[in-house]
Amino acid sequence: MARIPLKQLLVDDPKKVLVLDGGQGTELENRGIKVANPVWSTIPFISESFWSDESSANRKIVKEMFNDFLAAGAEILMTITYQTSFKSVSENTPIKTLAAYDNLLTRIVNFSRDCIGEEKYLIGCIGPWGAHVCCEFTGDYGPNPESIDFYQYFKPQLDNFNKNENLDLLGFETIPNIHELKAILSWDESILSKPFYIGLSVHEHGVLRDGTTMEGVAKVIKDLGDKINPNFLLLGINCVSFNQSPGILESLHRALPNVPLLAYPNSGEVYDTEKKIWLPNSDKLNSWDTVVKQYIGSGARIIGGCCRTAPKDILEISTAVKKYT
Ligand code: MET
Ligand SMILES: [Zn+2]
Repeated sequence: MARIPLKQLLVDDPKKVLVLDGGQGTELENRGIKVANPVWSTIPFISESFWSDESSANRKIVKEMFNDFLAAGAEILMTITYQTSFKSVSENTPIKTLAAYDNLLTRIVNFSRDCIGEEKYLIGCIGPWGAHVCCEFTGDYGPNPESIDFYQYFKPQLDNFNKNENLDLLGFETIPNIHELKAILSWDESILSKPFYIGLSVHEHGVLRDGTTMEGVAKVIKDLGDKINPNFLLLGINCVSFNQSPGILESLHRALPNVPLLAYPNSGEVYDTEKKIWLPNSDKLNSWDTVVKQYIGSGARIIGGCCRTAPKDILEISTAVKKYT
């Protein structure tokens, strides 16, 4: 394998900060793919023509998106599998069996590896339980979140991703609820046998979407002590407010000074839920340059963008990463 294992890279090269890619779902939308459906950005991969027809328009769009993120300086990129849980796929597409689902995931991962080449790192992207019921930005997991069987929900995706050598890291993204965080962190190496990270969905006031403070998040990790899965590599925040994100990451760093962090906020635009459009953020307080500088000061080892960030954002991020490392 051309790549140094990520776990080793983080230890051997303590100053290294990896540039992540940007918001793939929204970027596919920018490029003309209609993603408004229950499996969101998974949609291009569901049609058989994506796989059988090398000249399919969607296939070209996905390839070009990866190329543009690479050209902008991304060193670690994600599979487009945020809303690709077995539950979401089997309830909303013609793919109904575990075998067909397994085939879908393997095809997506291997295609993504082909797009990015052997030198770059590939993350198997896993959206939260809340993504299939659209509550990753409220954290409202109903009256009994402690009784949700998170393991059952994630298992088919994990079983596939654990086995695929093309993936370097698994990424649980936009986790808004403390019970889900606890569940993921309770799984040992037999369930999570690859390095993984957890990206938290954090309110702009600096608490997890369900109201848990960053100290409360830190306590879960501290309480696990050395019982924690050794594959747990990084904790961080994603799809959070651009303006508030440096302060939020700093509070996570204060609570967990020895945990490597990652940050990939959204673009700073604001989603108007009534008009269903993104509005420019007129009080954009920061530039990527200042945000990245602060992230690095707070222990970030992977930095990129989430929803509505495009290759031009990744270029600004990679320029700033070079400047500050
Ligand atoms: N990695 C995902 C994407 O951009 C993150 C979505 S956050 C709602 O496709
Ligand atoms: Zn996002």
